[in-house]
Amino acid sequence: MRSLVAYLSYSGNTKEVAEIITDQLQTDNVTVDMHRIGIDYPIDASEYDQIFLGTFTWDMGRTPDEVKDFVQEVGYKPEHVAVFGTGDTQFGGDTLFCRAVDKLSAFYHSQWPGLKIEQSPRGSQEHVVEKWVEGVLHDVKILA
Ligand SMILES: Cc1cc2nc3c(=O)[nH]c(=O)nc-3n(C[C@H](O)[C@H](O)[C@H](O)COP(=O)(O)O)c2cc1C
Repeated sequence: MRSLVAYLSYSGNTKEVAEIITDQLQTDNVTVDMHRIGIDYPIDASEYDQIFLGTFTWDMGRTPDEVKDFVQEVGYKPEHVAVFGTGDTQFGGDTLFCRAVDKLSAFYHSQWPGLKIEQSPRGSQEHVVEKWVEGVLHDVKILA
């Protein structure tokens, strides 16, 4: 199985989640490519069995432009997209918290609940990321 972990991160929180996801996939013998949105060369989504897409949320619940560009670059809606992200409840409370995750999950008709992490996952939230990845992998293996 080959997975892509594509993410956008300015201050490092979403990158940390992407790294935890990548480590976990590798532990499970999944071949993983990491893709820094807006930095790395465009990818061919059809080469992947599973795509993990990560973003932060900003500007009153908005999805960053770089992520929108990535979505356009991919050019179609791959079947197995799981969305993760970081946010901060201080910016608008629960309503706006990680809204970009909800929007992308809906756009891709994702079969998994989006993973939402409050700022940095390091410390108390690492196990939440790991459990989420386990759930996604379990389903992907059944579907494969
Ligand atoms: C100007 C600004 C607006 C933000 N707006 C939101 C928001 O609407 N919802 C949210 O959940 N987080 C919001 N955040 C918090 C970021 O999403 C959060 O800090 C995130 O972890 C940053 O990700 P990064 O470290 O990967 O860049 C905002 C942060 C900034 C600086």
